[in-house]
Amino acid sequence: MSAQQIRLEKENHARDADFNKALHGKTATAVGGFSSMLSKDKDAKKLAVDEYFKHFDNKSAATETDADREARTAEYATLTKHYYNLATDLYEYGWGQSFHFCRFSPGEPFYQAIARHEHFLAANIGIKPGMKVLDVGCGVGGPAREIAKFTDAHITGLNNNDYQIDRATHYAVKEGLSGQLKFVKGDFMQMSFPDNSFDAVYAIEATVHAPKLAGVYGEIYRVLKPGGVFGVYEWLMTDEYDSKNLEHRDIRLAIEEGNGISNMVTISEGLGAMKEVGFELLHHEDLAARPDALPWFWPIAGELRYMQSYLDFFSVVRMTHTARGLVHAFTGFLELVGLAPKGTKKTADALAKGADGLVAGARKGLFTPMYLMVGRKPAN
Ligand SMILES: CC(C)=CCC[C@@H](C)[C@H]1CC[C@H]2C3=C(CC[C@]12C)[C@@]1(C)CC[C@H](O)C[C@@H]1CC3
Repeated sequence: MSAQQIRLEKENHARDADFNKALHGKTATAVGGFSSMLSKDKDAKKLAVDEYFKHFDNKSAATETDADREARTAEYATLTKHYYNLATDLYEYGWGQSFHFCRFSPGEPFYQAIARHEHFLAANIGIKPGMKVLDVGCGVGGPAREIAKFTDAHITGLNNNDYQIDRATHYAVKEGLSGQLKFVKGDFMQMSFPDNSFDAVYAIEATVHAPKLAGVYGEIYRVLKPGGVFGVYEWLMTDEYDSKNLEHRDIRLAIEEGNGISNMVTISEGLGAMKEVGFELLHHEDLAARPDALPWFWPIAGELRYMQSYLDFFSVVRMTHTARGLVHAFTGFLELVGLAPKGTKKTADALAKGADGLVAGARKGLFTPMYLMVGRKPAN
């Protein structure tokens, strides 16, 4: 399938806005996190849960067919939209407002390391004051706010989830950054921006949600000005991944299910997609392969040996298997007594399974969440 042959999902912004209002109500401007999670509309939440998990329930790597994978990729936008309808509050509660991993230096505070990863990408693509920059798949705008402050550029965040757009807009107003930031709803496979409209484009662990990387990279190429640079931290299976190996496929499927991904591909395919759409590759590197003292996945591994200070105790403990069992039981109890909408436990379980897949993939050298690719659109 070439970039031109990708089937796009038909967009319906009015329908999405109505659903967003029904599911999230006024929680978009609330403090967020755990309490927001409990105040969703129960029927709308059930619909989101059913729509998301229909692609994964009763499926396994051993029995998965090409048709299952094609059904997922055909509904890539709905799948990712509902994943984030379910996971956004948990992410904010358990991780913060920058939905990505990063490298860590010994003793470095968590949020400092997250910001450093964002600055590193901004520096690699040469973002300068006043530039018009696009953030593809901007989440709730954590990276866009940090990069706007770091570079003085104007950033447009593109996102297909209305709740995340609302939260990103809310935070930008709160931080007095509305003049520098704008958030636009849309599918990154069919962007509404005219050709040649941005000086630079970046994507942080977001384009993995595409059904085909050449599709989203092709759109990025189109909206980038000639001579402009695109930088991405991509989630990819390494070239050690063997699709004939059941354990490898198990790991990939666990990552996909736990993270709203329809079809994750390998490093070679990622590089191929950049070249296919016309980018001149300036740099590419697996940052996870650098000899860091601490692995990128330590906050989700649940191992006390990775604690940097006593302040990390609760973050580490909550990812242990015992704590996950408690979360499972607690969310189940909240659902039973009607304090949490149905699907809260299922979502927490899927995230935990996804986290296990990420750690297993990393330990076996099969997966990276930070494959850095920097490409230039040739000047005319
Ligand atoms: C989905 C993509 C492409 C990117 C998101 C990367 C990370 C921000 C997430 C991947 C796994 C997530 C988990 C959590 C937060 C966000 C992630 C690290 C939790 C720690 C949130 C709190 C839950 O109780 C456990 C979650 C485990 C997975």
